Amino acid sequence: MTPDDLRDRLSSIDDPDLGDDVVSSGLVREVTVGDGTASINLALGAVHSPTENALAEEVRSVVREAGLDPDLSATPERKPGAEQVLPGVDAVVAVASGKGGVGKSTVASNLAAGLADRGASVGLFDADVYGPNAPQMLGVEAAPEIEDIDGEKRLVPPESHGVEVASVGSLVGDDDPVIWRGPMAHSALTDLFDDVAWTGLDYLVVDLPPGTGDVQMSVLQTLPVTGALVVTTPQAVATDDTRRSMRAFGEFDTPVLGVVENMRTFVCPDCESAHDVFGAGGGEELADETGLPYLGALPLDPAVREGGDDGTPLVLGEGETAETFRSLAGRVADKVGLLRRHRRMKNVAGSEGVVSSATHP
Ligand SMILES: Nc1ncnc2c1ncn2[C@@H]1O[C@H](COP(=O)(O)OP(=O)(O)OP(=O)(O)O)[C@@H](O)[C@H]1O
Repeated sequence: MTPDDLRDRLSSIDDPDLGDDVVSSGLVREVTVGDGTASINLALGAVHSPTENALAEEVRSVVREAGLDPDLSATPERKPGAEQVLPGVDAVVAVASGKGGVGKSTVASNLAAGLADRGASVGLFDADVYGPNAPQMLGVEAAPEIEDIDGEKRLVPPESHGVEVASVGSLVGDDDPVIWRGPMAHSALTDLFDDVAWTGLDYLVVDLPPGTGDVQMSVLQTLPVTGALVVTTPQAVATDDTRRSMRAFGEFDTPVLGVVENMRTFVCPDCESAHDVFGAGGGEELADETGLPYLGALPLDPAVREGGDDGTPLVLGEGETAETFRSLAGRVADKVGLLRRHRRMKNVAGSEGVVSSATHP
């Protein structure tokens, strides 16, 4: 069995999202065969993405059918220059909203804990200068330790539920709101990003402040944001603001991974009847209208608020709502992976002069 024979066999596997097989789309990078083992490097984009795990499993079974032992490795197609800005951080997911109070920090903390629960190394940076409460939602009370690392003073973030957590709140205190304006905000945030010593992360979740102010712009300018997750509640006042804030992502070429509709349905615990307190479907319509993926609806459930107040995100708990948060974490990982596989496909097509037919994830 030569590497080319194996590539032929692997081309029977279709990427479920890109509309092409894994060889033509460039997902299969190097293939070497020796001593009964096939070593294959794949351009998989996201650790613990259910779709990519399934793809890797298909590759393994084709290799086994060919009478070889599979040895897979993965190198994602990253944004150019990303490694220089945040070394050791693989993907940055910014959680945004057009309006305050729609549950952005709740989604960010559950997403971070949910990804960690899937086995990923995860950090959460709370950049919400107006209400840095994501650490509390993750049960973090300790401030970061200052340690001397390679001759530099660095901030070592505390960990909770498997998530390393750093926050503008604990780092600068709440006594100087002026720095969060204009160029000051930019330099303060840039310094903070440089100072935090993450231990090597698969995902860094960034909780942005609501709206489109200086801090959001700085994050998009400074960090290699892989994609943004947009949280909205269903009613028109929220979706209108969300639509406006999405334009900002376009200006910084930041892909939007998808729209999440929070606080959609409340199921009465006494009579089990369902109520759409803030309306229904606004997030779905917004996604339809903008052509972005709709990542689903999260119910209005007191257990979500209790989890946030107790510092144990509901995603780690039991029940239907917890399951919805868990599958959201999987879908976000899937979107990160798809974005990178798509980038790989475009690069492969570009270098070979082939026109790609893939769509935005
Ligand atoms: N699906 C939900 N069901 C019940 N309560 C929720 C839900 N989502 C969020 N909450 C609660 O609503 C409140 C506001 O949520 P959160 O702080 O996450 O919003 P935010 O959009 O981050 O607000 P901010 O404007 O401070 O950035 C919190 O008390 C939270 O526990």
